[in-house]
Amino acid sequence: MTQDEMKQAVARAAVDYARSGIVGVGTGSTANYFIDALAEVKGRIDGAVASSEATAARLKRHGIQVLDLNSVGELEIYVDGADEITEHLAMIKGGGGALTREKIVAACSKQFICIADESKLVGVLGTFPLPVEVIPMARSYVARELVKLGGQPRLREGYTTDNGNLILDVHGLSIVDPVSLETAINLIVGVVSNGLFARRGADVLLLGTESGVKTYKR
Ligand SMILES: O=C(CO)[C@H](O)[C@H](O)COP(=O)(O)O
Repeated sequence: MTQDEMKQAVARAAVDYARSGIVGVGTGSTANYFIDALAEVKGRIDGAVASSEATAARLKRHGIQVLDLNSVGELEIYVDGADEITEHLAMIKGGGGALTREKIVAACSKQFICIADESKLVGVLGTFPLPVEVIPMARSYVARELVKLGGQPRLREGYTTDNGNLILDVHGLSIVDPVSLETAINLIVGVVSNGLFARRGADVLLLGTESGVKTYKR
């Protein structure tokens, strides 16, 4: 089975969790497969909240109504991919740059359903560079502070987030205590958010493997 086939399999499995109401939808290639699968059952949901402009555009192309997060209450589920995830369901996200909106929609959802192919499952987070969204004028200061935390930040060249900010991708971190690091990075002035989803990790992981979809629960 190819990586794309595994992504499609977990995307289809996640649709079973979207039974009614408004669905929070993530960003990336796996989330895109979820949107395509969700479109087939769009009659049973009331719409979606998108974690990026790209996701909103894809939902709309499929005729799924996109709602403003401020006009809806708590969502039942949020479905999104990950760049790395542990068996404890802590994640690195933000490879697609949408980490802040992803974190906001996830925070507003009762259940975070992570969909990923097996290449994303790791023992320790940090091989994938950790994305940090930064207010532009704080870029150099935040980079210096991230070096003090043991990382090597690199500016994502030519990239601006949907919120008009920059991304520093932090290399060289071996993240043994993701909750503490997530908190420490958030405390740096000028950081909007970082791609560690540890304080609020996933509740369910649907992992695509050669032998089918495996389910992990918190
Ligand atoms: O966090 C993300 C975007 O900001 C994505 O969920 C993450 O990058 C995984 O992407 P893909 O499903 O394409 O592998």
